[in-house]
Amino acid sequence: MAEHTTATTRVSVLGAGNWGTTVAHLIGQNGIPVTLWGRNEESCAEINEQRRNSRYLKGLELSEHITATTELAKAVEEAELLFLVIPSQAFRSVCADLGDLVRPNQLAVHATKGLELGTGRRMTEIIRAETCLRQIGVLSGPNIAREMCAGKPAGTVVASRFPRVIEVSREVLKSHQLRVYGNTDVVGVELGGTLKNIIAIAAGMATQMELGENAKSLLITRGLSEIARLGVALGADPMTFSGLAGIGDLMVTCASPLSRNHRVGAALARGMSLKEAVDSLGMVAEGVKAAKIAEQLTGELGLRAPLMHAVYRVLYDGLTPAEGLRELMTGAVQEDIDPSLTRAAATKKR
Ligand SMILES: NC(=O)c1ccc[n+]([C@@H]2O[C@H](COP(=O)([O-])OP(=O)(O)OC[C@H]3O[C@@H](n4cnc5c(N)ncnc54)[C@H](O)[C@@H]3O)[C@@H](O)[C@H]2O)c1
Ligand SMILES: O=P(O)(O)OC[C@H](O)CO
Repeated sequence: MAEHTTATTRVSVLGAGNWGTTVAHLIGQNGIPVTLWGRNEESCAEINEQRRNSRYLKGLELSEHITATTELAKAVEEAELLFLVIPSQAFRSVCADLGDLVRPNQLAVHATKGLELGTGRRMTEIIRAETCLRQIGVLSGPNIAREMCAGKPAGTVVASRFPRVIEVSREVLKSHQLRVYGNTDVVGVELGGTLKNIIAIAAGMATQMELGENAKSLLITRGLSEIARLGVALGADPMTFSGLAGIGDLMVTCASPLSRNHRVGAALARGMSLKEAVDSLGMVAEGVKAAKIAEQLTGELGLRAPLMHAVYRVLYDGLTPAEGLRELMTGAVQEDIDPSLTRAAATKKR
């Protein structure tokens, strides 16, 4: 591949929802031409002609450097760097379509915060299984799309085993508005972004139930402990969860009413059914499926995860949020710092 400079890197973003559109906008704001692939003709025309994506980012103006298209081949063929921003349950089918279109020398970074239902696979595993792309990574962190598209400052993480993937992604994304940190722990960054969504659903319930800030802090801290315990059991570096893609992302999604997962939790605590809550949202809330996957994984691995289990029971087992809270407050109390995490951190240090 030719030597990259920011201005010459050819970038495409696949997925034109909240986050895909925002990622394209952030790159376009740097003066870099960027192709955005979406399925919806009308939405692509609106982006190209009016610089808006009113379904997902109402009232915000998009960069003039974005060209939206519904033709996947066109979006992929010229790109040196691809961002895949497709909801986790549709991710494999898009990767399968990419199979014949991509080349091994292209760089690919996904920004999806979920696991595949049924297989528990991470998105980097799906990219590897379905395509010839090998120089891959993940973009994750405390990144509420609407805030970032509106120009507010933020930090994010690109994780990859390939320094070039981190470097080129940072070059196209970084700006006075966005700090881009690197990490080599792909598993930890993928799992931090995925599992925090389950805890954010609980936080939405806590907000709606007016449980107060102490309860929110308890939730975030014990939630982080569960995320790290499951993450480490699946191969993550425990230290990753103290970074932006761990505690950073958990904090914003638990605090912000803009978080869709948070909103689903609040809707459930208002008495809506899960179907009503998801339908009224009209966007993806990855924690709904992630709770199911985490329930299965923690069961198989014999791990304690009472918070995630309570969210699962509220979503799928008919437990009310109030009953879930009662169960959590009366369950067995463990060590403040999980000894298995202390051991894992010490092993990594050696
Ligand atoms: N919105 C955020 O603030 C944010 C931030 C960071 C990460 N993420 C993650 O990014 C991913 C996408 O989230 P989003 O907010 O953009 O979702 P969204 O609900 O706003 O949009 C989803 C998009 O995916 C498209 N899509 C769905 N199925 C598809 C398919 N089979 N083929 C092609 N396109 C398909 C939809 O048409 C839509 O454009 C999620 O995993 C989410 O967790 C979101
Ligand atoms: O709106 P959510 O709940 O999908 O969260 C968006 C981002 O993941 C926050 O970092």
